[in-house]
Amino acid sequence: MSDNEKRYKIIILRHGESEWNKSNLFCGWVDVPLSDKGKDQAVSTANLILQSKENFNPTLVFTSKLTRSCQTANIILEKLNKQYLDIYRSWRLNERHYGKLQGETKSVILAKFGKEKYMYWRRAYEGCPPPSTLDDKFCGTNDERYKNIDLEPGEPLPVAESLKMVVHRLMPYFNNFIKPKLIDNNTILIVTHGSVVRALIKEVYQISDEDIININIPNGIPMVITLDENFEAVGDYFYLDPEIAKIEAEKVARQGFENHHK
Ligand SMILES: O=C(O)[C@@H](CO)OP(=O)(O)O
Repeated sequence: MSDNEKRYKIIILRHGESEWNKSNLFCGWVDVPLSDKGKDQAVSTANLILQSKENFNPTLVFTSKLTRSCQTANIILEKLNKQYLDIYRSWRLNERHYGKLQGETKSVILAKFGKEKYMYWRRAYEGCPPPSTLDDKFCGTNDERYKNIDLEPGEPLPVAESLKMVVHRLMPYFNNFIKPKLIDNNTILIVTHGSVVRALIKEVYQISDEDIININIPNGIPMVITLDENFEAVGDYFYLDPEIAKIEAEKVARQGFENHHK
C-alpha cells in the first residue's frame, strides 16, 4: 500500500453478555442490562484493543439505544481512558426486533416449532418472527423504546424484523451518517448487536443470503473492518482474538439446543 492510500478502520463488536443471553431468552428490543460476565467481557474487549499490534485509536463511538450496548461502550471507554469521546446513539444500531419471540426461552421455541423454523427465524436472511402486538408483555409498540425514534417518512415502526429488514434500516444510517464521520475520524468504534454486525458485513463483503445463515457473532470480541478511500472493503474482516471468537460464535449458534435431542 503506498503511503497516500487512505484506509478507514471500523472496530465493531456485539455487546457483552446480557442477562437474557445468560438465560437463553430471545431479547431483541427488550432493554436488559449486561450480566456480570458481560461487564468483564467489556473490560477484555478494551484490553484486546489496547494490546492490538495495530495500535487502534478510535476517535468516535457509535452505540444503539439499548442499555447492553451503551454499558459495553462505557466500560470500554473507561478502560481506554477515552470517556471524553463523542458518542452517537441510534435505534438503527439496535438488535433486530424479535417480535413475539422476545421474552421467550430459545429451547422452548425450538421444541415447539422445530429446528427448521427456529433457525429460519434466528438466522435466515428473510426469516421474520411473528409480529408483536400492542398488548404483548415484552414487545408491544406502547413500549417506551418506541418513543422518539427517528423514522423516515413511510418507514414502518418495527414490530418484528428479519436480517433483510435490519439491512434496510441500517445501511442508510451507515452510508449517510457514519461514513462521512469516518473521513474526519479515520478509526471509529461501533458497539452494537449480533444482527447489526451480520447486516453490515453482509453488505460490505457481499456475503450471500445462504452464507450469512452460518455466521454467528460472539459477545464482546472486536471485529476490524478496513475500507479504502471509496469505502470499499480492503481484505476480509478479522477478529482481534480469532480463536476465542470462533469458540464463542459456535456457542451462539448452539443456543437453544442445549437440551434438544432431535
Ligand atoms: O435474542 C437476541 O436478541 C439475539 C441476540 O442476543 O439472539 P440470537 O443470537 O438467537 O439471534
